[in-house]
Amino acid sequence: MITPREHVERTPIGDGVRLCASCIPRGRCRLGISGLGLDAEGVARFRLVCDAGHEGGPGVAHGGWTASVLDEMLGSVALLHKRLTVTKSLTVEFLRPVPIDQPLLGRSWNDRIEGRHWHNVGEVTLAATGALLGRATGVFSERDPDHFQRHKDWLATQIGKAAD
Ligand SMILES: CCCCCCCCCCCCCCCC(=O)SCCNC(=O)CCNC(=O)[C@H](O)C(C)(C)COP(=O)(O)OP(=O)(O)OC[C@H]1O[C@@H](n2cnc3c(N)ncnc32)[C@H](O)[C@@H]1OP(=O)(O)O
Repeated sequence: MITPREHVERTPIGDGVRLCASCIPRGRCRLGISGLGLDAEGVARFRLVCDAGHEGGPGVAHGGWTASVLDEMLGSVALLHKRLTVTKSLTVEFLRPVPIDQPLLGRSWNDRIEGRHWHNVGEVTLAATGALLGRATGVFSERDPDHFQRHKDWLATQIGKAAD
C-alpha cells in the first residue's frame, strides 16, 4: 500500500507547487500559483497572479478564483509537512477587489492541529504594497490513503440506489 508520505513525494511539482490532477498535463497551476516554500517560521509563501481567464468584474478577479487560491494555499500547509489532507471547511473574507494581471503574494500557515484536523489560515496581498486583499481560515482533514477509492465505492452505491 502507498503511504501518504510516498503519495506526496510522487505528486508532480510545477513552479514549486504540487499539482492537482487537471494541472499535471500542463505542468503548472492553472490558478497562477507558484510556490516559494516554507520559511523559518513554518509559513508557506506563494507568488500569485490572477490572469484575465479568471476576470469577474472589470479588471478584478472572480471571487471563485480568490476562494480557490486560498483553498490551495491552506491545503498546501499539511502537504509541505508531508501530510495529505482534504478541505473540510473554508471561510473566506473578500476584503478588497483583487486586481487581475498584478503580482500578488500569498501566505498560509497552521494555527493548530486537533486530532486529524489541521486548522489553517492564509492571506492574499498586493505584492507592491502588502495591502491585504483576502484571507481565509479552514479545517483540513488528514485523509486515508483509500480516500478516493472510498469515494468511488460510495458513488457506486449512490448511483445504484438512483437506478433502483
Ligand atoms: C484534492 C486532493 C488532491 C491531492 C493531489 C495533490 C495535489 C496537490 C495540491 C495540494 C493542495 C490541495 C488543496 C485543495 C484541497 C481540496 O480542495 S480537497 C477537495 C475538497 N474537499 C473535499 O472534497 C472533501 C469532501 N469531504 C469529505 O470527504 C469528508 O466530509 C471529510 C472532509 C473527509 C470528512 O472529514 P472528517 O469529518 O474528519 O471525517 P469523518 O468523521 O471520518 O467523516 C465524515 C463523513 O464523511 C464520510 N466520508 C469521509 N471520507 C469519505 C470518502 N472518501 N468518501 C465518501 N464519504 C466519506 C464519512 O463516511 C462520514 O459520513 P457520515 O458518517 O457523516 O455519514
